[in-house]
Amino acid sequence: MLTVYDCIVTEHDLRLVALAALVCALASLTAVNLLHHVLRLESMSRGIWLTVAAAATGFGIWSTHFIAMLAYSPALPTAYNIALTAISLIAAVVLTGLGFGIALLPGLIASRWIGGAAVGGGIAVMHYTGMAAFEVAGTLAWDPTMVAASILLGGLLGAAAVAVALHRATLASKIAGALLLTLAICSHHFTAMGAVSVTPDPSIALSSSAIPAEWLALGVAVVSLAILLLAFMALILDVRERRRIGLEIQRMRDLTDAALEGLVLCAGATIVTVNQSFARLTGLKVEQIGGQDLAAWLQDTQKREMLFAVPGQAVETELRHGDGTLLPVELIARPINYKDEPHTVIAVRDLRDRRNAEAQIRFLAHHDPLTGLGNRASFDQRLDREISLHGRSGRQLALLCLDLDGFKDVNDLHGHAAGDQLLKDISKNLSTALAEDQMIARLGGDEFAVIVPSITDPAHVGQLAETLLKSLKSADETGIPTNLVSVSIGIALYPSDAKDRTELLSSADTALYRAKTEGKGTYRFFEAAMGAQIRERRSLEHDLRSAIANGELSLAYQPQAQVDTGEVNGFEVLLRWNHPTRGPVSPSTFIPIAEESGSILKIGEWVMHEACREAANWMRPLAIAVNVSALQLTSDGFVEFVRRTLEDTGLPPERLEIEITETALIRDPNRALLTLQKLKAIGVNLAMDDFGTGYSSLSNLRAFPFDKIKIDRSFIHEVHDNPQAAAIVRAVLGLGRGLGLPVIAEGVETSEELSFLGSEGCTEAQGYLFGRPAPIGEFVPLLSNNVVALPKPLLRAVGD
Ligand SMILES: Nc1nc2c(ncn2[C@@H]2O[C@H](COP(=O)(O)O[C@H]3[C@@H](O)[C@H](n4cnc5c(=O)[nH]c(N)nc54)O[C@@H]3COP(=O)(O)O)[C@@H](O)[C@H]2O)c(=O)[nH]1
Repeated sequence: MLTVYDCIVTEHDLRLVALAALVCALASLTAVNLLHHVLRLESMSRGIWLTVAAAATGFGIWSTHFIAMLAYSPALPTAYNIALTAISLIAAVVLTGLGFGIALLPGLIASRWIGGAAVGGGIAVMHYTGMAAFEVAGTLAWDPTMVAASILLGGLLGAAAVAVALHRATLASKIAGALLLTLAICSHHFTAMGAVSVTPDPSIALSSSAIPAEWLALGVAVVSLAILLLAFMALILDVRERRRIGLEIQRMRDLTDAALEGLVLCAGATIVTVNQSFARLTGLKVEQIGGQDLAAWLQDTQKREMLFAVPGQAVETELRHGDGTLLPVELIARPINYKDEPHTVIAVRDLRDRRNAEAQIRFLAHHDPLTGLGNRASFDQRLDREISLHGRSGRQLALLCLDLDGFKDVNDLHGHAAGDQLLKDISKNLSTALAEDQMIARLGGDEFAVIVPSITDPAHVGQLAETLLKSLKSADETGIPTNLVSVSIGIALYPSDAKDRTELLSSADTALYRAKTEGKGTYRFFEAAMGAQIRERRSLEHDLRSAIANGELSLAYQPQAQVDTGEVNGFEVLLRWNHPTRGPVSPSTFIPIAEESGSILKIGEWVMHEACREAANWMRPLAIAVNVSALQLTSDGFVEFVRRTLEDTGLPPERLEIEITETALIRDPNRALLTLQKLKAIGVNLAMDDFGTGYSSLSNLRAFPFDKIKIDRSFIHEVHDNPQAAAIVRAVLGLGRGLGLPVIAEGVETSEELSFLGSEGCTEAQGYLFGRPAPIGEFVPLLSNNVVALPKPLLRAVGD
């Protein structure tokens, strides 16, 4: 060691030694950078850049050697053999190239160390060939130990230099590798120079072909310049590479930030970085999360272990949000190499939407999507459960079947959106009226059902039904008139009314049917007798559908006459049904069924058409009064149908009188008014039927464009027995006079009733006294001549 130190300090020009070390370091750094460039290349251009790297290193070793030789001053004349000097340069380039080639060989164990040792060998070959080129006026003596030490140093440090330089692509690794290579070259050189001693011998002459040391300086300068050029090239490559890596990292970051999934890069259990999506999931900024322990966000230790234990396997767990709440997430971990270090990247998928969708699907399986109430499936399940529980306990349960009355009209008149809103409001109000243990479900359309699981007294169920009926009255947030919709309720009890679910439903349904037919907006308990009645009703409903086609319907005509003269003004048309097996069925029985089932629309059209056709053929222009139900009045295209019928049959509009009950107006007053106004516009007359039985509202008489009032027959019967009935008849007649509307009394059966009406100023009447409803053939004389409908003596009695 001391010999080497002495050699450097005493035998060398230290400035040139420093220059040699600088050139050596520059060449080493260039070589390491170029080697890394080679590593990144495809095999095609690898050879070229490997040669450039070998040249940079070989030139560096050579220049270092010869600058150091210039620094060496044995105080004797020196020169250099041209051929050997050139060979030393070639040897340096070829052997370092060979060493680098070995170091980059894939699949060779310890290739970098072996390659590095070969580079060390190249340093030694260059040095000793260079020394062989050294001519001096003296003899050289070599210390074999120092020679061996120099070769060993060059080999070992060269191996370490290449291994360290190629270990990682980091700056530190590159600098460490370059320093070791510099050390390998310099330590080898100066140890080898320490091994040599020169004994002056004036007899030895320098060969004439040898290059003088000054010339060598020129050669060294040229080679050093080449190294500088290569270094500059390597620097450009390095800068470009760094920029490329920077861009690549930015692109990767942009890409990961664009990903919907959260991404977490971990070194062990420590978070290195995360993407924006993950930061969003935690509610923090990206830079706040880096450096933290993964356990801070994924608190379930077992799930964390599972995640790392099986890469690629999805693990569902919870992620802690910055505010402490837990989010359901799915994690998948994969090992990756980041900055030459093994890392783990964890993909984090937010499961909230999926969980919500799953919850939604579960909800929809058991609930009605519009109202949020239980659906039929959950209702059936609950009812079965309650029935099985009650079978054992012996207590009673109640089932209430609810059906909205007039809901179809809401949809028709106000649109389906309003219908939907109404259903939601009604559902809310019905639910609010129930106790916690009771269940309401929407079974479909406008049908609902309520289970009352435990009852001690059926009267309580009646009270509940009342509450439900009342709750509906507040369901008018949609702006739909409250009187347009009501609810009918059928109640059945288990086990008294049924032995199982199906029968219980059927019993409640039967009771519901009864509630609907007995006025709607009410409730009925199931009674055993109801079943037969309802079957009967359904059978009629069924037969009625084919009654027109089967020719079972016919029209009866009843005269309407002047009270004072008995002269016939016209006829009221009354429908008759001759059932093939039952015989004549009363209109009071089948008309409500036809209205309930909707078949009144077709039947009503048939009546109107037949009546107009018939009346159009009469010789005298008598009026024809046709009853029109509420459903017909509010049906689409009714006015157009009437206009077309008049046109088709040729009946002048003023001869047609349409009779409408007050209740038909009340269902939807606005629509009814519009229809009546249109009917009036085409010239049809309008009569308010059954006045006195319904609302008997003066405002209705004023609001709607009626031409006539018909006093209901129930008052006429009683005018002599019931002073109140007589007072009502008088009042209606007074009302008619006040409003300028003629009044017709119906159901006049006796001459006394007729006298009373005459004395009270009633001008027109209808009833058995004038003629029972009968086929038009029976009234032929009335149709052709100006014949009165009453015998003369009777009329005289009226006159008296
Ligand atoms: N929408 C339609 N409704 C119709 C049609 N045809 C009849 N009806 C309605 O059915 C109800 C019962 O009718 P009906 O059994 O025919 O009874 C009518 C007359 O027969 C009866 N009447 C007439 N005079 C007397 C009498 O002196 N005494 C007595 N006890 N009954 C008598 O009154 C009924 C006529 O009523 P009104 O229509 O109110 O004038 C009935 O409500 C009919 O409206 C139809 O085609 N469409």
